[in-house]
Amino acid sequence: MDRTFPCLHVITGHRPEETVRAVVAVAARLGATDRLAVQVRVDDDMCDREAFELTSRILGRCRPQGVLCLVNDRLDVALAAGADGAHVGAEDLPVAAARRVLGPAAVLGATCRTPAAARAARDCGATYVGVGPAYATATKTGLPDPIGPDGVAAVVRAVPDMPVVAIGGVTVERLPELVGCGVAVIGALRADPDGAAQRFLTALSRPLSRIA
Ligand SMILES: Cc1ncc(COP(=O)(O)OP(=O)(O)O)c(N)n1
Ligand SMILES: Cc1ncsc1CCOP(=O)(O)O
Ligand SMILES: [Mg+2]
Repeated sequence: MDRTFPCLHVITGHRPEETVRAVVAVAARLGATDRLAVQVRVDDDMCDREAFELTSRILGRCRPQGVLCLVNDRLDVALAAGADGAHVGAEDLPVAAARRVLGPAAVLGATCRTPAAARAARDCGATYVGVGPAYATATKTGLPDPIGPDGVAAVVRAVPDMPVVAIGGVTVERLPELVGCGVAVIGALRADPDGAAQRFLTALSRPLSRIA
């Protein structure tokens, strides 16, 4: 990948299209589109057609502005819509298999909690790792205990050549504790996507590769 890796990953949740429209517009206004990635997290009850059409519309907002667009879990949808890549976790295709499906050029994220898991994901072809939950979160149930900023830092140290993205309960106020990594957020944008995106992008004012 020959672009600087984004440090703010906005994952879709509540009102996905309104949120994406707002955050892409904010990033464009701030001249920060290279700092933003959008990850489409399709609801489990959405059928394939709906997932494809939602992803295609979101990609249509991202691509003209040069905002990276990834799809959570659904490699088929990512490929069909022509997204930039996908993110996989423990219940999804293994990283090496996902890399085979997506091909060598796609961006591939993998969820990890430990330094060893991050090194393994890197060795299997992941582009970046999503690490967490960093803090407690109400957005997803059944998660293990939060690893905290120290747990995130341990992963950052383990894979110095790879972007790390902290996820789970991340807020603008917590950014100073999360050193050397980008962040992925769902809930922090829910109430005020425009204002929150502005605060995150301003705080994360350098691309990830230059923070790390
Ligand atoms: C950047 C980033 N990190 C972690 C996750 C979580 O993915 P996963 O563990 O597969 O859980 P679900 O989101 O699929 O419920 C992510 N999506 N993005
Ligand atoms: C999908 C996922 N995986 C680990 S934490 C999380 C949810 C993150 O959402 P929020 O930013 O609202 O805590
Ligand atoms: Mg998943």
